[in-house]
Amino acid sequence: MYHLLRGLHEHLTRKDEFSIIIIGLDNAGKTTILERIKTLYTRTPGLPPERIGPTVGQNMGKITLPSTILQFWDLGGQRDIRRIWEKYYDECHAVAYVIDASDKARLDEGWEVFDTVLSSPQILHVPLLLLANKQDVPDALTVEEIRENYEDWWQRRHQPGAWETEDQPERVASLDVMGVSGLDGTGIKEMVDWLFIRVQNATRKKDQSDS
Ligand SMILES: Nc1nc2c(ncn2[C@@H]2O[C@H](COP(=O)(O)OP(=O)(O)OP(=O)(O)O)[C@@H](O)[C@H]2O)c(=O)[nH]1
Ligand SMILES: [Mg+2]
Repeated sequence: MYHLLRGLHEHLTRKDEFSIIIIGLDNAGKTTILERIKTLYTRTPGLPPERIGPTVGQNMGKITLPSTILQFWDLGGQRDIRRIWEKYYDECHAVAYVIDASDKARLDEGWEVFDTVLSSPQILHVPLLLLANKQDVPDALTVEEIRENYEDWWQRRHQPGAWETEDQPERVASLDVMGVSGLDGTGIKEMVDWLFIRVQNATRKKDQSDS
């Protein structure tokens, strides 16, 4: 009887765990976003922005939501560190790609790297969210402007029909873009909600196709 009840209790309180990677160029604001998530969702506040330095390697933060644990992996964005990203692709359930919407000089570089991420086969069917960070900066590009800028870049960069995978055009057209500020917290809850819903939907779809 005890075992039965314990089994039932474990079943009812079981939490699914999902891993989400946060990637993007150096200085995009990934760690600031992660620390803001920690402050909003855990009892231990995240580091204040002035104590955050460039990430050499990775940072991890775990938050508990109803029946779900989200594990965020913030990966360093400096050029030489980017090659570690793909080691996380096989195990991740969602990808958040961060763009510094206030740094117009580095947008093209950000899209180059984003393009490589989009064409990685391991994450082709993984939920992907584009975050236009630093929305607190007065002349930062809005979500709409970021989307247009990416589409312009795409036209300039690619010949018509030169998609690297069949799913790529659909993926770009249906790309979700969200405006956030790791600094003042704007949009961070919406970001977490989006990821929470999308990882669960993706699991359900997978369960259905497995059965
Ligand atoms: N104004 C503003 N500044 C921000 C925001 N997010 C981050 N920053 C600043 O941008 C700089 C880089 O932030 P980080 O969070 O260290 O950037 P990162 O993407 O983790 O960089 P790497 O670890 O090198 O890949 C810091 O000076 C932050 O204070 C934001 O939302 N608004
Ligand atoms: Mg960092």
